[in-house]
Amino acid sequence: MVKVTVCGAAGGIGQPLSLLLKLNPQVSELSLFDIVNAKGVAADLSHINTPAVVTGHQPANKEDKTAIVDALKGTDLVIIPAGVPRKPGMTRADLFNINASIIRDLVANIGRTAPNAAILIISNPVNATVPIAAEVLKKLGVFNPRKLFGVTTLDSVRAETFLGELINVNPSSLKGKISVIGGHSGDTIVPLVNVTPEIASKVAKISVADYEKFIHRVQFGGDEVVKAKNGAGSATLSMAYAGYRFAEGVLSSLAGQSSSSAIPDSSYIYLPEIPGGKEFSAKYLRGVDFFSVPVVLEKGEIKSFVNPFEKLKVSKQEEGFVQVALAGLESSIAQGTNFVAGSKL
Ligand SMILES: NC(=O)C1=CN([C@@H]2O[C@H](COP(=O)(O)OP(=O)(O)OC[C@H]3O[C@@H](n4cnc5c(N)ncnc54)[C@H](O)[C@@H]3O)[C@@H](O)[C@H]2O)C=CC1
Ligand SMILES: O=C([O-])CC(=O)C(=O)O
Repeated sequence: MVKVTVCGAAGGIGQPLSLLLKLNPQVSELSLFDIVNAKGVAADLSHINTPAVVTGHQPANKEDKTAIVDALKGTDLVIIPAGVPRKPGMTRADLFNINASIIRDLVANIGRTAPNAAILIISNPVNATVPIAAEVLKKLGVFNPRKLFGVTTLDSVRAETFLGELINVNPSSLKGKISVIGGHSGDTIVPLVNVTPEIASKVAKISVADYEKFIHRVQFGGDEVVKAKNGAGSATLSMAYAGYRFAEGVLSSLAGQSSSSAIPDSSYIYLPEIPGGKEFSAKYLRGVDFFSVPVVLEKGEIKSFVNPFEKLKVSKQEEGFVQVALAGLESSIAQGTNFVAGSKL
């Protein structure tokens, strides 16, 4: 019996993500929360002939606190794609003003109603919204760093797709053979492509210009979609796929299965309280606390992480990318942490 709650379930990501979750046989209850149309989406999905029972929860007005509590009660996994997406000309950081308080309030509700749930945060700017979630849970005295995940899987999905095109291999075969670490925006995103000898030998044959284009495309892939949608939002379908891929890993780990990939998917996590995380951060990350690294899951939580610098053959150039990423992450983390320090929960 697994209950999954999607907060922001009626949105561009929320709807296709909920569809994919409805198809997962492990899910016994799919609880959909949104401030609009959650009941409509739930009614629609409930006609699909899979076992998951779908419930829709939508506050009747701004004062109504029962809908969110009903949505979260007894849940094992909460996935959050709630908030506003970018329009052309905006950076993810520009979303902070609106999305920070949405994440703060949703996570406070999770901390009070479902403190043992695993939490997957999709809402941008992920580099700051995950620190917000951690601070809120700390303030409430229920923070379990093994169960808080910033969803950066879309960066891996893009890296696999774009590198597959470049070295002419089926992109699906690249899952678990390359890795993306760092954060989730622009130059905080660091693709690692020399992890396996087989792929590294193919990468060695591409030109410097093509490699640089590839890195830029993974780092700024989100902009491509924002531009193409021309005011109608950002990536939703590829994000729903990516979010589902990560959620499926969490669900299978709850069922006792381990990842079949050589390198598991990365997630943006709080390192200091994960075994070896504090030392890793001090040695390689100038003490930065949040960073996306491949995570090994067990029973719905982080069992351990893969140290890319020891296990994934990070090139000198990639080490340089990490140094650039750290500067961006430091300021986003501080912004998220300070926001909660100055907030009343
Ligand atoms: N982590 C990642 O890789 C990615 C993250 N995103 C982010 O995901 C977020 C959502 O994007 P879209 O689905 O395209 O946006 P959208 O606007 O289509 O959907 C957002 C949904 O959140 C709901 N919402 C707003 N406030 C809420 C609250 N307090 N509680 C519950 N629901 C609430 C809205 O009613 C709407 O249905 C954005 O912040 C976007 O930047 C988007 C793509 C990739
Ligand atoms: O670019 C955006 O704003 C949405 C996003 O995070 C992505 O597509 O990676």
